Amino acid sequence: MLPSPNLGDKRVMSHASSPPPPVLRFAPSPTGLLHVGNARTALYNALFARQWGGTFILRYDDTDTARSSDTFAEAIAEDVAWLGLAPDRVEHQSRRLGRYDEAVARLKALGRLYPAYETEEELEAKRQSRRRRGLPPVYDRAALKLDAAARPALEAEGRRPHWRFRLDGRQVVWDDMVRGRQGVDTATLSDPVLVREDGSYLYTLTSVVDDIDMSVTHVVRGEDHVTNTGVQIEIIEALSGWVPRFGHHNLLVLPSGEGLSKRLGHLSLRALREEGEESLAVAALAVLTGTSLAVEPVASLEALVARIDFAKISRAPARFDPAELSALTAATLLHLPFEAVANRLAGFGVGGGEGFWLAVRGNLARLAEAADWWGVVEGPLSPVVAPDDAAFLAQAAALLPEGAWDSDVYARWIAALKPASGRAGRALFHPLRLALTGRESGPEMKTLLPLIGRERASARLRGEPG
Ligand SMILES: Nc1ncnc2c1ncn2[C@@H]1O[C@H](COP(=O)(O)OP(=O)(O)OP(=O)(O)O)[C@@H](O)[C@H]1O
Repeated sequence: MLPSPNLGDKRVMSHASSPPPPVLRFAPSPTGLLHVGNARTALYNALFARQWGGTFILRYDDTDTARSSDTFAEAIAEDVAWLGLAPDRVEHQSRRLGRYDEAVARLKALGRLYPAYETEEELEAKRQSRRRRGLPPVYDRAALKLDAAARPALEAEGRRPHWRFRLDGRQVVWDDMVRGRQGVDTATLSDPVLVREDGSYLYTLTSVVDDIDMSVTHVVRGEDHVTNTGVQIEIIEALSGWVPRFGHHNLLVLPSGEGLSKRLGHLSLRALREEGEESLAVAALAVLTGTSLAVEPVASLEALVARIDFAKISRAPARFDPAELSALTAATLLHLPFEAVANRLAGFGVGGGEGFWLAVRGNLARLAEAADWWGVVEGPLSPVVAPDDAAFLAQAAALLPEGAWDSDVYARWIAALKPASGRAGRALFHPLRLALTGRESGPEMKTLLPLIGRERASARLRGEPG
């Protein structure tokens, strides 16, 4: 059953007997290249939306102008497309400042936003003093006690206020789609700053305003946001009559256990793409690792859509192992139909159509290696002919079948060559492979031979480049 909103959007729910199509968003900050952990979040959101015929929004959390850049925003769009996700809608927070102004005015009118004047040094000194006294380092709300005369006096000193949201200080609970019932005691938290001294807005506010405006029904994100959710539910409830559902999935970490960071460029999608990993393998590993489901190759994103089930996500962080990814890339290639790779093969200058693809796909660690095998088929290559095998190979050339070179030409050839040469097993097959492909191993000869063709095969068996 579709996990429905906790309280429900009255606009949507009023006329709906079945749950409305869900609206989900992936909201990265364009401050670095997306990594596989970000991909996990993007995929869970996009594929859940697809599962339920909903909407997937790509939203750039780009209000931090000092750290955000258009270059990173473009890279994110490229990476999201590479994963095979097509957002139904794209939004930029930096273009929505008017909406945040309105929300701030509303919170001020509700008495939920108050100005505070402490500098970062003063706040740090307060935190240290509380720690020394064995108290949690939360903000003491001194600014709430300022009287009417104190604020102008502080401003006369040249201080500009930042604005804090006055938390209710209660147990905020929600039914998390991944973690079950969750509670955050906001009495243990500092009132969050929503507006900086310079008037810019913090993510805690902008994210909530957008989720309300865009009627987001399900907020799916990493468990790094659990505490944030306690705070954000309070803000959502202050601004709106309903709360979306939340789901916090476990985080992906490096094999060493170290966390991933966009800013530090860990396991970036771009680097994995440049290393030749398949996007479907990245998607499969990013979605399936750290769940109770088996990690296995898929031939399309649709196969992953069917597997999206938040209840199957584990609680512990999951290691993302690049070696496992490489193996999954090879296993994925083995499952890909020709249509899925035709354009990319053409881009590598590979011909041969479906027959060539089916012949080589089981022998590739990376798609680009198909071009090497195409070179083997097309030639010219220098055949490897051991002196002891030269006579046998000349005999083999003479026995190459006449007529159509179809799928059983190899079987017909071997059937004639085996009794004529008296050879069997490795002594029969190995010199043929070396002469025809110049390599010790590779795709089955029965699939390669028709592609190599009679003329080239004949030349190579005679030790001539072909
Ligand atoms: N290691 C991770 N595993 C899974 N999800 C993650 C991971 N890191 C971030 N996310 C999720 O990716 C989404 C986008 O996050 P965000 O843009 O803040 O990236 P970040 O990697 O946390 O950023 P930064 O390194 O810039 O602080 C969030 O929903 C966040 O929970």
